Amino acid sequence: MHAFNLQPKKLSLAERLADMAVDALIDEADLSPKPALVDRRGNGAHTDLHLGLMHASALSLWPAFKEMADAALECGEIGLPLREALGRIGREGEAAMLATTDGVNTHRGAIWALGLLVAAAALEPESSVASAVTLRAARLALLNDRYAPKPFSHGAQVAQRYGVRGAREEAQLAFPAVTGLGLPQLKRSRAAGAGEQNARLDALLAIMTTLADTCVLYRAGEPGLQAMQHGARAVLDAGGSASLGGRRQLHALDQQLIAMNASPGGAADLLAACLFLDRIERGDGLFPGVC
Ligand SMILES: CC(C)(COP(=O)(O)OP(=O)(O)OC[C@H]1O[C@@H](n2cnc3c(N)ncnc32)[C@H](O[C@H]2O[C@H](COP(=O)(O)OP(=O)(O)OP(=O)(O)O)[C@@H](O)[C@H]2O)[C@@H]1O)[C@@H](O)C(=O)NCCC(=O)NCCS
Ligand SMILES: Nc1ncnc2[nH]cnc12
Repeated sequence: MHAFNLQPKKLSLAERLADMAVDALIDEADLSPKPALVDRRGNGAHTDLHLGLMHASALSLWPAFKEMADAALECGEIGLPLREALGRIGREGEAAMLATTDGVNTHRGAIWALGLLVAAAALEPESSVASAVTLRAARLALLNDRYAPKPFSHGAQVAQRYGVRGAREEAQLAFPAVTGLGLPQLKRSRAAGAGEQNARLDALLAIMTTLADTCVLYRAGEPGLQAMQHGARAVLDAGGSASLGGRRQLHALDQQLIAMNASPGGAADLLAACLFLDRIERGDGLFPGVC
């Protein structure tokens, strides 16, 4: 007889997916040096955020992600019942996040993106190629949740003012910034020999080259968005974050965005989505040990 049971606990699929979503959020937060975002070095352009808060926020979302995956498994198909269950769980997740952070918005966009992707992955775990998962997520995002409050959010305000796509449309289009830019760049940089942290930084920068990040637009208008997109392009054109030239450009971009108060929080969320999809696609633990 043993004092402790040393057998690893068998995790359900929903628990594995929730683990992977939280891991992706923590990996995103820890990745350094990210331009004007919270990372291991500091708070970037933020006065109300820090790394500990990002970690606490990520961990507070585990029950919501698990519940979203369970809802997908229970419903078994894309339709209004699942969409509305996800909306309810997402709003509860936001409430848990705000209770943890004392009212600071750390991961609103990430709950939306990762919530849809977790549910989409749970619906068909054997179909885990990123393009298939994002397409299922898009079909969910296109359904109209009758209980969603009418948005007067920062994102809705700037999307209307500047005529850009926000977080909702990014999901409805099957996450083009992730599948068309972030993930391919992640793979290219790895293949070119960049270390994992630099490959992830390059993926973030690739997302930043074209994203209409509504956080940046709200905080710094069109000049902020242009600085973000052009600066990210300049880092990649100089050889990416693994090169000396790229690092110099990255440092300049960090300084410039901080001076403009232009935090690319939407791009950070989409990097987390990219890391989640990368893990799913590589089959990192979606099936082993699942009961
Ligand atoms: C559909 C929703 C995502 C709501 O979207 P909407 O655009 O109406 O609302 P926002 O409140 O602005 O939230 C969108 C967040 O998405 C991120 N984001 C921004 N641009 C994009 C983009 N182009 N593509 C994808 N994602 C994008 C961004 O989130 C990050 O930034 C936040 C921090 O920003 P910060 O400036 O510090 O904070 P603010 O609160 O804006 O201002 P201050 O603090 O300065 O005062 C941080 O959250 C990051 O995550 C945008 O903030 C969706 O939320 C929704 O409908 N939810 C309802 C529930 C639901 O249906 N859930 C479904 C579950 S799957
Ligand atoms: N690392 C980060 N810094 C600031 N805002 C964020 N939103 C999501 N991740 C973020």
